[in-house]
Amino acid sequence: MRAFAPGSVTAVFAPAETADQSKGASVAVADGVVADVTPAERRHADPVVAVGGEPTDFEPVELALRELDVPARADLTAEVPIGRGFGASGAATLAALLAANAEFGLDYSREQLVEVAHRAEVEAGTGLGDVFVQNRGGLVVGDGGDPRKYERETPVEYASFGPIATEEALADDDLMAAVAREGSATLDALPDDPSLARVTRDSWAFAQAVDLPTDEVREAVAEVEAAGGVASMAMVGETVFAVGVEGVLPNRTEVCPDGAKLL
Ligand SMILES: Nc1ncnc2c1ncn2[C@@H]1O[C@H](COP(=O)(O)OP(=O)(O)O)[C@@H](O)[C@H]1O
Ligand SMILES: CC(C)(COP(=O)(O)O)[C@@H](O)C(=O)O
Repeated sequence: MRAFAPGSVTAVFAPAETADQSKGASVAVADGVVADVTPAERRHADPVVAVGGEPTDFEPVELALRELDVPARADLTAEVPIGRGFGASGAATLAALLAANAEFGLDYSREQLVEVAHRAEVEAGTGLGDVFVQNRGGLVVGDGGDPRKYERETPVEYASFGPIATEEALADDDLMAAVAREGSATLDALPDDPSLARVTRDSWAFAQAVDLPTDEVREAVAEVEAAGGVASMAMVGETVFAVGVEGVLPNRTEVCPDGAKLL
C-alpha cells in the first residue's frame, strides 16, 4: 500500500508550553515523501526502512512502525532532500503509518496515526509540529491555541545547500533559548490571515535574529530579493525558500492544499 505526505517548510517556530509541542508558522508543499509499505520478510524482527531502495536507519519511521507492531517494510521515495528542513522525517513517518494501517488492515483512526507519528518524531528528536501541518496541508499557524489553517495557492521556489540535523538543533540550549524568545515575538506580531509573503518576510528576520543563516543562505535570499521576491531559511536546514519569483531558485513546487493521503 502506498501513501503520500507533503513536505513542510517551517518559517517560524518556538517551543510551546509543553516540551513535546511547538507553535509556529509552517506551510505544506507538494514535494513530499511516498511510502510503499509491504510485509517484511520473516527473518526481520524489526521494521525495515529503505530510502531509494537502500535499507537505512530512519529512527522516527522505525519507532512509529514498531508501535503499530506489524512486520512492515517501508520503501520511501523522497522528492525533497532529507535532513534539510523540509520535514522529510515527519512526512516519511506519517506516510509510512497511513500505508501500514491500510496494508495490514489495522483500525487506527487518522487522529491516532498522527499522534503516533508525532510521538515518534519527538522521541527521535526529529520534529515537533511538522506532522500536524502535513496532516492538514496549507499554511498552518499555531500560536498556542488551536492551529489555524489557511488555503494558499502559491508557488514556492527553493534551494538547498546542506543539512542541519534537527536532533542537534533541538538539543542546543543556547539556540533554543533564542528560538523561544524570537519565535514567540515573531508569531505574536503576525496578523490574522497572513499572506505567505508576510510570513516569509518575518521568518527571515527571525532566522537572522537566531543567527542560523550561512553565507550561501544569505546570498540566495539576497538574489531573490533583488528579483523582487521574498525569501527565508527553512527551519531547520541550510535551505532557502522563496515566494514571488519565477526561475530564481533551482527547484519549484507549490503549497499543498491537502494533507497526507493514501495513493
Ligand atoms: N539520506 C538521509 N539523509 C539524512 N537523514 C537521513 C537519511 N536517511 C535517513 N535519515 C534519517 O532521517 C532523519 C532526518 O531527520 P531531520 O533532520 O528531522 O530531517 P528533516 O529536516 O528532513 O525532517 C534522521 O532520523 C536520519 O537518521
Ligand atoms: C523545526 C522543527 C522542529 C523540525 O524541523 P525539520 O524536521 O528540520 O523540518 C519544526 O518544523 C517542527 O517539527 O515543529
